[in-house]
Amino acid sequence: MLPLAVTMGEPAGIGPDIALMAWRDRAEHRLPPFYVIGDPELMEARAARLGIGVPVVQVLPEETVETFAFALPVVAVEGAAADRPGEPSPETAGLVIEAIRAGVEHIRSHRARAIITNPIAKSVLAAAGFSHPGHTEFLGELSRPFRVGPVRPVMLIWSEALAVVPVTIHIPLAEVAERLTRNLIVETGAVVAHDLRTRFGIAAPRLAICGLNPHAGENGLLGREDEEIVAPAVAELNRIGIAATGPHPADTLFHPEARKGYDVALGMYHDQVLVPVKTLAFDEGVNVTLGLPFLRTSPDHGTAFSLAGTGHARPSSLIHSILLAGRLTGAQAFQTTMP
Ligand SMILES: NC(=O)C1=CN([C@@H]2O[C@H](COP(=O)(O)OP(=O)(O)OC[C@H]3O[C@@H](n4cnc5c(N)ncnc54)[C@H](O)[C@@H]3O)[C@@H](O)[C@H]2O)C=CC1
Ligand SMILES: NCC(=O)COP(=O)(O)O
Repeated sequence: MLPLAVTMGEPAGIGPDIALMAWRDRAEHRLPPFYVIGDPELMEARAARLGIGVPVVQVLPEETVETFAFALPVVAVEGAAADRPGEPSPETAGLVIEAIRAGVEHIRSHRARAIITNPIAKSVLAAAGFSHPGHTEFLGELSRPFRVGPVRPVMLIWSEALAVVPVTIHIPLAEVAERLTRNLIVETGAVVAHDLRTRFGIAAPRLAICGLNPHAGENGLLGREDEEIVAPAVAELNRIGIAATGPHPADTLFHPEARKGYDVALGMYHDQVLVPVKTLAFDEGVNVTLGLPFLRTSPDHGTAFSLAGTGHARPSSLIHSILLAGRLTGAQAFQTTMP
């Protein structure tokens, strides 16, 4: 049985805490076997700080499944981090990045079935010279060794209540209008429709496309992008056989009645769609990167520095990320007689 690879994430954040808690709660949630990639000493120190009785064992990737029964398996990568919750440092950037790289390599070499990433602090990595604004973009680059041709990584935040995709992702709001194009919307919509069919088993996915402007532009009175960019993109998506509607005014797309009309809402910028999904499903939301030759999931939240090492972080979104990665890759729940 191939395990799931979970990266440790930002060492000063809650990633180590929630990974330990997820292992502690593995039987209750029937989690498939997983292991952490990161610094075993940091994981051990955080477990001791939290006092939650989670044994940590450093292992090789081949030894993770058998270890999962009695301890949290941790595969080491180059680099180390002191246990300083809430005090991030660019000095640990190499370790954080290496863990992501190793997780993808473990999938490529058939040692892991999918990668689940714990949160990184984007500005801390940027201060160390990391050129990607987030995992989503970095994972696109890490897809190259899979030799699958061009990759367009797309961010999906998935929950039972609502699934959303931001068409532009990690860019300043001031740049959204100039970087929004008909092709970007069409290519994103095509990746979404393809992966909802192939990964999520939704035979004919229904896409609702938000307008960019208030009232979707109000016939040009409140901005021209909806008529000139979004509406032609919706027409093109329909022409290529994808059930897309819009541009919809975003302010009325997320109430319960409206949500029955689509499988996923595409927003034109990050907060347009992440605000509603995190409001409705903060503890259940899972970030899934579509368009990759492998599966990546992640909690929908960030590093929550003020909670790191306190025991107050909730592992719920990580647990949903592990369960969804397992479900989408056909993993079996771990069979255990342990409490
Ligand atoms: N996938 C990733 O790597 C992500 C990374 N981030 C990074 O996280 C850092 C902090 O971002 P923020 O905007 O402050 O968002 P955040 O999600 O870390 O925190 C927002 C609020 O939610 C609370 N919170 C978050 N996760 C929680 C949990 N598991 N249990 C209980 N409460 C929780 C925090 O205490 C805070 O009040 C930034 O550097 C950002 O780049 C943010 C989102 C995703
Ligand atoms: N707000 C979600 C987010 O920024 C996650 O980014 P990524 O690291 O998954 O690309």
